[in-house]
Formats: sequence, structure tokens, C-alpha cells
Amino acid sequence: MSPGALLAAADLKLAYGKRLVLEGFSIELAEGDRFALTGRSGSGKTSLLLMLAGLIAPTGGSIERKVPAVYVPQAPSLVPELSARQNAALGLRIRGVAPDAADERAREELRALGLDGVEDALPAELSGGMQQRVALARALAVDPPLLLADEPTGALDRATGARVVDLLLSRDATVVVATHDPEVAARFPRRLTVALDDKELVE
Ligand SMILES: Nc1ncnc2c1ncn2[C@@H]1O[C@H](COP(=O)(O)OP(=O)(O)OP(=O)(O)O)[C@@H](O)[C@H]1O
Repeated sequence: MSPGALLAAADLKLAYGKRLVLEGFSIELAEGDRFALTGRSGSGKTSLLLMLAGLIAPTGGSIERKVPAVYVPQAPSLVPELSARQNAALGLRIRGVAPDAADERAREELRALGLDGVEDALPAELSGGMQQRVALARALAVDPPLLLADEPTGALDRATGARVVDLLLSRDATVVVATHDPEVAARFPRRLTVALDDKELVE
């Protein structure tokens, strides 16, 4: 791994049973890198993010990670009994941050994502796009050095999506997003297309 790299994946291969999703893929993520992964539905973007996050093991190859990664799934997974604010504070609470401090951080992140006013709502009272932003607030609140977000603007209108991208690009974190949206991808300095047909990535 080069000095300064946060993550180095070498010669990754991923197969689900006999289905080969990715082969011979290598990437290094340096501090502050901002990547957009694009590619057809089913091309392997989610699988790649899961491997980089350490949530699934590659079939072959190696991944070295110097920092913990936070993965934000495409479908938000909020605790139904907790308010938006409590959900956003959850990552901090789990890490032992005191309730008041966690609450304040959660509020800041919700505000930055345009969710002030719904802090006390339960997930079921929120739209899909709002739930997705609460999940993103929860991830951002812990200031992850490496953030891997799956379709973070997938359920959002253009203006709200642009705001989420602004926020992601304004953070110190190294950020990788998977997106179907060419407009979103174009805003990221580095872009990778996951092409299942070639079973390799084209930068
Ligand atoms: N747990 C699994 N078991 C078997 N096959 C899987 C599994 N997860 C994904 N796949 C297959 O691997 C391929 C890549 O899926 P993946 O979800 O990574 O694609 P994607 O590019 O993120 O798709 P989308 O853009 O639709 O979210 C697909 O063919 C999918 O059917």
C-alpha cells in the first residue's frame, strides 16, 4: 500500500456461486479521494462497496484498510421505534458518546441535510428520501474517515440530491458513492465504471 493510502484492494475477485461479478480489480483510495462508481444495474457496484467496507469477503485477492469504513446501504435501515434524531444519533451512542452531545451532533447533521422540522418524526412518518437522508446523517455524524454510500441520491429529487452531494464533497472523509445518475457522478473528481461484461473496471 502506498504511503498516504487509506485502503488498497489488490486483484479482487468476487463470485456468487458460479456467477463471476468482478475479477482482477485493484484500487487504492488515498485520503480525501472522492469516487463515483457507475455502471448498469446488476453490474456489481453494491458488491464492490460491500467488499471495500469489509462486509463481504472477496473470493480472491486482498484488501488492506488503515481506517474503519462506514457503509450506507441503498435502502435505509432505521430503527422504527426511534425518531429521526435518535436514529441519526445512534452511531454516536453506540460509540459511547453522551446522549446530549450525540443529540446535538445528530441535529447538526439533520439540519445540514435539510431535515430540520422532522427531527422528532418516526421513520414511518417520513418519505423514502427523508429516511435515506436520516441514514446518511447517522453515518456522517460519526465523522467516518472512509464513507461508502450506495445510491445516496437514489430516492431524492434533483435539488435535494445536489445538496446531498455538496455535503458529501464538503467533508474531510474519503468518499465513494455508487450512483446511476450521470449528473451526480460528474461532480466527483474520480469516476469508475463497473462493467460486468468486461469483468473489470474502467476509470
Ligand atoms: N447475495 C447474492 N447472492 C447471489 N448473487 C448476488 C448477491 N448479491 C448480488 N448478486 C448478483 O451479483 C451481481 C451484482 O449485484 P450488485 O447488487 O452488486 O449490482 P449493482 O451494480 O449494485 O446493482 P444495482 O445498480 O441494481 O443496485 C448481480 O448479478 C446480482 O444478481
